[in-house]
Amino acid sequence: MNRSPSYDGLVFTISDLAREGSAKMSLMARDYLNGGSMDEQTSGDNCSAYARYRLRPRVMVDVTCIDLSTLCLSSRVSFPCGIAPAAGHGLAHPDAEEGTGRAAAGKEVAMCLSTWSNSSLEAVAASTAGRVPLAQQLSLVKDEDTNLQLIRRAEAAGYRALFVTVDCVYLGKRVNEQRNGFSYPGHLKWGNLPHFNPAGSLETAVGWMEYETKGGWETVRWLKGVTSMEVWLKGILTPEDAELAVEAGADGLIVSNHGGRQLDGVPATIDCLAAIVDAVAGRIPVHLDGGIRRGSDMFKALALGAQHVWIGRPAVWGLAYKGEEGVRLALNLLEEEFRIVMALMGCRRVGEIKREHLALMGSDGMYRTLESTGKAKM
Ligand SMILES: Cc1cc2nc3c(=O)[nH]c(=O)nc-3n(C[C@H](O)[C@H](O)[C@H](O)COP(=O)(O)O)c2cc1C
Ligand SMILES: CC(C)CC(=O)C(=O)O
Repeated sequence: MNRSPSYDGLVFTISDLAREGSAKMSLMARDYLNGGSMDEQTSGDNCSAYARYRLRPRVMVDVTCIDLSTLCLSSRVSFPCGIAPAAGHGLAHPDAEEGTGRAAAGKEVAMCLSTWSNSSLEAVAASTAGRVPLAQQLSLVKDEDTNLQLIRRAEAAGYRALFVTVDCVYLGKRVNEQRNGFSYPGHLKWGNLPHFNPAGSLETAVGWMEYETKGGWETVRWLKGVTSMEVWLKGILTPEDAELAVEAGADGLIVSNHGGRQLDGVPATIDCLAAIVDAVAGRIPVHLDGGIRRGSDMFKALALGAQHVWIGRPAVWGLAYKGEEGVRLALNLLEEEFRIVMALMGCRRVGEIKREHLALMGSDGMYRTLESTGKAKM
């Protein structure tokens, strides 16, 4: 049976939410939150790539009972879509990440908080009242004490995992931000880094960041040694790096290109996924973010082997549109669409979604199952 979200007459899809949420933001905030880097090839492809994969439904299956729930960070969540870390929710709404946290708790989905959030990690943990698994995104900054303090605070507040971002050693060239002279409004704070002042360009923030790239994969081993939280890597795009991440002891991977905001020209995340899943071969969980705008996009990512997906911009659009209620609307829309796709695909549980449920368009315009294109072995 379909369970419809309470439509408000204006927003029926995430694309409607993008339009309505964006209309509520200043040009500077909108361009920052919505934009990608350089020519925005990757941020556009992240979304359009899903259409290259088509669905192969199985019929005559009894789908009267469908269970969308799954595990994320060892906890049961209502459906396999969580909220990705995005800096500066305060640009979208005064409730900032606490509004997002309340919506995540209400919907029983996982949330990952950005290092560069406006609400503090403690306030976000309180907003979810321990009802959902939380991860803390970690941007390693120059100062080791700052990193350690953030890790200790996240542990104390009950966060389960660190999502260490590995694709942001330099800030991608974001032309909109340069054109608009983007800077954080003075009234917003970095909730997790109270001694840093957010006012100023993003380059200033990244200047503090200056990742410990010289540590390379040893950084993962170091983090594993200093925290009891799981250590996940966010921003893996190749099977080679996936293999190194497993060898270094990572507890999980997020196939991500930072929403196309970092290196423009990398493939859509959905196109990178199968090869990484095959390389990891079940040793650790693989998740995906980037361009998820429909329940069918979620289904396709799960069919290619992701166990769970994350949304960045759709949550921010929801927050800009109506605060907590808007984020809940974003999640309701995706949940409703995912349920319909599951039913029409003949899947009763998330575990029944398989690669055989997809076909890929070849250069001759014909659709073939993934095995016959070799895509699964990319
Ligand atoms: C406004 C904005 C800020 C972001 N800030 C961060 C961040 O602080 N740390 C991080 O690891 N990723 C950050 N991301 C990337 C997201 O975590 C995620 O990878 C991306 O948004 C997924 O793509 P989607 O927006 O198409 O869902 C940000 C994304 C956006 C849109
Ligand atoms: C402060 C920034 C580095 C946050 C970020 O990751 C982004 O804007 O994509």
